[in-house]
Amino acid sequence: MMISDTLQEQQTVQISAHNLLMKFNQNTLFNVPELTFKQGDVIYLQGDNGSGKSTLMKILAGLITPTQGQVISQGFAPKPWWQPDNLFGKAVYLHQHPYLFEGTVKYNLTYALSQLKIPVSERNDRITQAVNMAQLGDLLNHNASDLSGGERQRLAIARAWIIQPKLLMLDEPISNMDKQSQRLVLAMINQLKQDGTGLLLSSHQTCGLTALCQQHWHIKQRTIHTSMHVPAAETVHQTNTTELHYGTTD
Ligand SMILES: Nc1ncnc2c1ncn2[C@@H]1O[C@H](COP(=O)(O)OP(=O)(O)OP(=O)(O)O)[C@@H](O)[C@H]1O
Repeated sequence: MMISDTLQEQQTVQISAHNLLMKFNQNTLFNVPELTFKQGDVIYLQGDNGSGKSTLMKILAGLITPTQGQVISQGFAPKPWWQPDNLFGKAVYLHQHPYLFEGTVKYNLTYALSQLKIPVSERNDRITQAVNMAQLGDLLNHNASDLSGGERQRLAIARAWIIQPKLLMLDEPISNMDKQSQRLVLAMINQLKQDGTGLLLSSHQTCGLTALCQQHWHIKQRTIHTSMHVPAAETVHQTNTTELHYGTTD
């Protein structure tokens, strides 16, 4: 497998895969000729448990190498000469049980932004907005390791929103969450969509996420079927997208 990057600034960024084959121990997980994930896409990635959703996201994030095929990034700014310019870090992958830094919720939010060169006032505005959106205000001084699963996920998505990745992959972002946390996370995802972030959202079943998506990738029969038609949510509590916008989470 060869990973190469075509680096030209000011383009729409994208990650594309060609002739992708993924096997574990001789078992083919999926085999797909072409896939493209680009800025502005909002893709619902569906598949049964064990079909390979997380594996596909990790491949597109440069975290694992496929058995065969090429994964190519385009449009990203060139890295300085001393940093390896590979796929890693271009499309951000957020695990269902996200990694958080040791320290407080506030530290997790501010550390992400301290790595970016933006004015302090803008930095503070962004943190305030993220805290409000994720309703983390009462938890700012709590240790991140003490948070519940839903709170951790809210913090991880708020942190991702702060650093504004161009491509973001969220693995089962609302599973095992109560309705209030689901509503907050869906509102944050909707905000990322409004900001033009490319989103790849996995779920093994249709749910409130479906209402946000414009494309459908379905892993079945060891391939990935792509379509512009997104299946309607199965649940009776189908989420109305107008309720998802930041600020309407009561
Ligand atoms: N490193 C690995 N070595 C061997 N098998 C693996 C490895 N990683 C994943 N698998 C297997 O590949 C299959 C797909 O796993 P993956 O986590 O990508 O599925 P998924 O669609 O995300 O599942 P779920 O909906 O349950 O989260 C599973 O059968 C898993 O056991």
